Amino acid sequence: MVPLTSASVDDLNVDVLVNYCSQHVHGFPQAPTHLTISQFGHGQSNPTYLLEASLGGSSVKRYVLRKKPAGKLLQSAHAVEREFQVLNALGAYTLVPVPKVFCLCTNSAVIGTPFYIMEYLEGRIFIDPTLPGLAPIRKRAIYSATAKALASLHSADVDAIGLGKYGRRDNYCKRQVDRWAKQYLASTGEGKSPRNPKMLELVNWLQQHIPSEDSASRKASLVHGDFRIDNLVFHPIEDKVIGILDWELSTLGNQMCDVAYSTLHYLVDFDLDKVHQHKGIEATGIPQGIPLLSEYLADYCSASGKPWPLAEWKFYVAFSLFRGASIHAGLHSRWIMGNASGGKRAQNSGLKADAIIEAAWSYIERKSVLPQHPASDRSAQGQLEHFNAGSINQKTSTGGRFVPNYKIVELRDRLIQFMEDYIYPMEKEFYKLSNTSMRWTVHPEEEKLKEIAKQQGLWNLWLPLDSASRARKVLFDGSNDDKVFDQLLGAGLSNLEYGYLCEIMGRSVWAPQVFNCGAPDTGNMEVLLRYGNKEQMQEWLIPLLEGKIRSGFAMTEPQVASSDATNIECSIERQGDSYIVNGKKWWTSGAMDPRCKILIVMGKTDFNAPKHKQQTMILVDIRSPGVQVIRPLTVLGFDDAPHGHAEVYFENVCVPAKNVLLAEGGGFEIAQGRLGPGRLHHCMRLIGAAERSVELMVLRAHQRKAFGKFIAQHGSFQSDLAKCRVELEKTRLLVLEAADQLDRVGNKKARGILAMAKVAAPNMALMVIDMAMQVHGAAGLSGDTVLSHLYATARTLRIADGPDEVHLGTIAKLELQRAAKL
Ligand SMILES: Cc1cc2nc3c(=O)[nH]c(=O)nc-3n(C[C@H](O)[C@H](O)[C@H](O)COP(=O)(O)OP(=O)(O)OC[C@H]3O[C@@H](n4cnc5c(N)ncnc54)[C@H](O)[C@@H]3O)c2cc1C
Repeated sequence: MVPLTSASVDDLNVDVLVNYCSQHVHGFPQAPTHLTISQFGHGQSNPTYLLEASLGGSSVKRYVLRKKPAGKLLQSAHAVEREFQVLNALGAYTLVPVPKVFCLCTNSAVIGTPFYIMEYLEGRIFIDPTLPGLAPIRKRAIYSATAKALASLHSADVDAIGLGKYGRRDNYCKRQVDRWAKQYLASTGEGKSPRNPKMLELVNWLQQHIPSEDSASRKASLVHGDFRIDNLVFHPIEDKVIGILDWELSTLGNQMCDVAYSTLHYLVDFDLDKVHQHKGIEATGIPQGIPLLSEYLADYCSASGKPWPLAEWKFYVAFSLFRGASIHAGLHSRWIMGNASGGKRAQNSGLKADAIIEAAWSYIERKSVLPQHPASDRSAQGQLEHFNAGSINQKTSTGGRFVPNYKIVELRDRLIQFMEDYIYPMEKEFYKLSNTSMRWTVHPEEEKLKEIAKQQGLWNLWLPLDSASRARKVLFDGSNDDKVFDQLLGAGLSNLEYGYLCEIMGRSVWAPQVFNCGAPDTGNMEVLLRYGNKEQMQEWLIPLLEGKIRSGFAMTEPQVASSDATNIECSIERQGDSYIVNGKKWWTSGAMDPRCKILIVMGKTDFNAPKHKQQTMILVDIRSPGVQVIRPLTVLGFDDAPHGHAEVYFENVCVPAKNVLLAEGGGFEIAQGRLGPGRLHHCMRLIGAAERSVELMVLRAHQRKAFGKFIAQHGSFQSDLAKCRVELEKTRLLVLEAADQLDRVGNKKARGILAMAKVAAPNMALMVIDMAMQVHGAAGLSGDTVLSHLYATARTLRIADGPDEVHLGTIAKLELQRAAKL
């Protein structure tokens, strides 16, 4: 008799089993001295055992036995015969990673139920999908390998490998919805798990939204049915899948259900031990290294060659959640009736079922669930290359000089999603209000969007790390652990890092302020961060960082050429504890906004001091007596309500002396500090505006026919489009280079490249937007597209923040200086 050293096995006759294995399992020891049998603990509905047969000494052979549970079973459930069939076919004829199967025993006399024996895979199984303990690079690789493994099993040609009749192919979702709905009804109600009416509504919604492709049997193929990371065995060292396990629910059908099911942990936490935590990693925070759901999906689509499931994805996720809820309700009922296989933890599955139903509805109610297209530059491969290049904080990699790091890619994806969910759908509404008599009021939705942006961590992203640490130092002597304040201080990004994000915001004129990243507020906050004292920060910076108030910057004057700030005539005269401000300003952007509370005014405190020491900046409360907002100005007809560009007069405005920034005569110094990053932000946004224009241009060219063919087919269009792309890419590189230099060598040394970017970006954007308008014909000049507004904004930037000529002058001066040194 073979000694059995460990087993939780009720009905295994070990000697019979050993005898059977010796005959049917290739390589099984003929006369083992010991057999250790231990049951795997993690979630098998078909009991699964590790068999360790020793031959004496240290030699041990390992196998896995999987059997039906004992007792009376539902007819279609626990079909180990089907598991064996699919594993056998995949193992023999495909490269899909599955454990090798040795034998199927349908004779219940051997160990009491049918069973099969397969290879034991030496490797890693990750129970927790957040992959604790792994480095970000490894996490990324594990998810990438998961997507590839799923794609590989989906590519199996079932007809060629003998699985053509493994299940019905058509109407998979329809049948599954009916099946799990019946199951839910059967397992809920009086004396069972409570029935949730929202589940019945969910069934209804699903029945009405079954994708049309579901009825096409030719598209159906192998479906795993329970594809999750914890059903995969990974190589002990390498990040690749060596075995896909647990095929109990496999059949033929609609494969997108597998894909959606494998992403559910992004939305729901299924862990029955976490009684009050139901939120998935999208809400609780995606650990560094783990891709966004859309990235994982993009990896899958790219590996499987499947189209991006933009239109149907919501259904597949909702369906998978519904199925999960039904399974959990069943588990709960079995617990109530005293026969749950999950033990005591199953008592929590009723709560989980309700949480999953909630999650399904909130997913259904999302405006959009995927980006329009899978971004190929966000693919796992690209990111892995980047990780492999070294530290994930490095800005460059072998993939190219300007490749955003993972943190930025993740933030950028969130921003893109936000733009698609909230900004583009609201643009028309914002324009509508700005064309009514209520134009100088704020659209209530804008404030709501600001709150959402804050919650999503997309707030004050412009704020550079060094400025944030100065604020902490000044306000809290560097010892702050105020979490709320910390959340206001952005994401600790460099100018270069912000560049990738600011570009996305520039795609809509309405976007920047929603993220508290709009001009002139960012420049004004930067002034307060760099030059403000504690009191000034507390009074003005904090509400600005919170987005509760807005601000203006009043330098330009109608009567003098303000591109040369030494011309400024506004006087700031000291009288006791106050200053008296007198002057006329115009183009004070933001001053029309009802939320605007503070103006940074540039004027002269000493008309006799050296040329660049005469100017001072002072904080003026816009509500001070003597401040008169005269009128809004328009840019090519756009007044940018409710933000506006105002003409503002200051007549004997009395301002407390403590409102001076830095010191008397410090105005020029501050202006230089303020303008570097701010100018670059404009450039970054212009890249985004140009990108959007190209998109619109291409869309239009594909929709409209002239002289017998689509505009896109005309050679002149193609040539113009190509020129736009060339200019766009050149300019983006220049802007990124300028941002990088600003980070590395500072404002002063980077002034040449900053000037180049400031000249190049608006001119490029104007050329591209102009081309997009041309392709749209008359519509391009109308208010029916965003192009005319983007154009007006881009045109502004050949003048605002310094006209082209001034920047060209700077570039030429530096060039001549360089030449002189040669
Ligand atoms: C939409 C918009 C928003 C603005 N927002 C603000 C704001 O919030 N706060 C604020 O203070 N200002 C703002 N401005 C004003 C802007 O900064 C000024 O218009 C700009 O500095 C130029 O000053 P100016 O208009 O007085 O032009 P001028 O100084 O009169 O210059 C006119 C032209 O002279 C030529 N020129 C100037 N210098 C040179 C040179 N060195 N070499 C050769 N030619 C030269 C250029 O062609 C230039 O365009 C805004 C402007 C616009 C259009």
